[in-house]
Amino acid sequence: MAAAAPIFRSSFLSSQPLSPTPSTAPRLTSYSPLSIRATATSPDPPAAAAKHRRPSNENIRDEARRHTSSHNFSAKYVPFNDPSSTESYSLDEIVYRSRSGGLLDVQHDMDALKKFDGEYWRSLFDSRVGKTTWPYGSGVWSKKEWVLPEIDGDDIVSAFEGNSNLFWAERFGKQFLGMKDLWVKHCGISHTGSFKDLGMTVLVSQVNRLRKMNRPVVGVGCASTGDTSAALSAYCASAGIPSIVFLPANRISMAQLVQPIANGAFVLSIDTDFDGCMQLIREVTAELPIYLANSLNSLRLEGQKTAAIEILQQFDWQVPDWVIVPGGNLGNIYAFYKGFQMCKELGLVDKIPRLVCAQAANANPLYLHYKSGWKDFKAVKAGTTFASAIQIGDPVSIDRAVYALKKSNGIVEEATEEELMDAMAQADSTGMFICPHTGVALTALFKLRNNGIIGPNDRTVVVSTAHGLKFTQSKVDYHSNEISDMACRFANPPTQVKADFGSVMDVLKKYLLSKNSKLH
Ligand SMILES: Cc1ncc(COP(=O)(O)O)c(C=O)c1O
Ligand SMILES: N[C@@H](CCOP(=O)(O)O)C(=O)O
Repeated sequence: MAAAAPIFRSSFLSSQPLSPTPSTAPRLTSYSPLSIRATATSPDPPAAAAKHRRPSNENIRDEARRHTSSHNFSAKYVPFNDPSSTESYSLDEIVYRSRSGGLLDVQHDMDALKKFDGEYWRSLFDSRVGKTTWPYGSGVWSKKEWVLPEIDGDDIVSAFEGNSNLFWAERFGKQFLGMKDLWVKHCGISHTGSFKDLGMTVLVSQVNRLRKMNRPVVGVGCASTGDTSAALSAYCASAGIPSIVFLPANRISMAQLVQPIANGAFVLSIDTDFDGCMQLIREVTAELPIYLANSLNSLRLEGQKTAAIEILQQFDWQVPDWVIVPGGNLGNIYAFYKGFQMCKELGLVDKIPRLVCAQAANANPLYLHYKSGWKDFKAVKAGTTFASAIQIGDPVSIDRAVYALKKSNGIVEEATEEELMDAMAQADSTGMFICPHTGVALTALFKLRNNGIIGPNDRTVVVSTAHGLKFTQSKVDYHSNEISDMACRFANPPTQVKADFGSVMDVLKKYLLSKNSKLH
């Protein structure tokens, strides 16, 4: 055992401020590097702690280089959900599909990871939260051994993404749903304002490595409804790698459009929908040395799965009952499943939550498939939806999503335009500022609460996938009552008032009276 164990050098560990305190010290086993850590990191007096500060002529990457660790963890591409297959590829190969044309999955050497018990992994991950140590200050790279174990820290491109807020939606839960334990995992509070950063740091880091290995990658490209393109262009710009984005013309928000433009991407605005752009980028990346950055590329999901691990970590490794995720191209629902399942398999938790995937009714191929009892899948022509980032009719990860939902006893729900916009307005009225996709997820929650499937005391997490500030036009339309065939029940339009004291007093008194009938 001892020979196979990873060796985190004691000098590195002693530079890590978070050592296990006696009360929380993990179980020490003969093979565990924590036995080194426990000795090497016993509380230092302040003067000794200062001794470990990095020299002023060194940056955090240099510092990490001095502290490299050796281990036996590895990962490779294998055909998705085909345990009998012997086909596999190194992550350093440029491959997106299996020989039969199916999806790929990143498979970790679970036997190597299992040499360490759940307590070890929990303590290791917990010890890295909130630090500025390269690259572990990132919520994604704090789980590096489970993400891209073999990449050199030098090749990593990171904005210290992840570690996103998981907050208690107290008033919304109580007022609208009669729930006590409702939480929102706000993946939109992130570098480029969506969960895509989690996957993109991994993909662009691997591209950085490939380019250093002189692999033929001139640029990185994606089709996008606005968030993947924002993340891709930001991470590529940070690494000095050209990025190319295919956007469906007039179908993404202005805030999303300006992101890749500002980051110097080559932006193609194409007169088709997302599915058309996706088809084109697949054809183009088969011909040109452009690396494909959509979630068809399973590397992305390795980063995105860390949001699930983070949820467990934030609940101190207690498992919520439900996790609700809005779905479009359907990579994320599988990423969540994979993160939860790895935590179970490696002994960090003993079960996984039930997953709910929520779709816009105007772009609902997964919902229709679910309702048909998972009979043959049919792509749809996606209609316009305020949840524009999930306006997708032919999701590339349909097989992954079905797998995740079946394995998690999951449910698929849908939201009409009116439902999702009302849910968004209701959430905003309790102090949130969510995106319409999160409105789709909240609609699913309303429906599952109303039919009693989700109980009042069920611990439930709604995944908020993007920042509301990217989608202000939809809120402006709603609150201006400017949406045809929509009652906009929760609209809160501004009151026009003349610039004189009397008029202002009149409207204010009327308002205050409506809020407090005791004021006469
Ligand atoms: C804001 C937002 N929410 C949800 C999704 C859906 O994620 P997925 O495509 O992985 O299903 C996307 C992208 O598709 C998105 O940009
Ligand atoms: N919402 C996505 C759609 C593409 O999804 P991906 O995860 O396959 O890149 C976007 O923002 O482009």
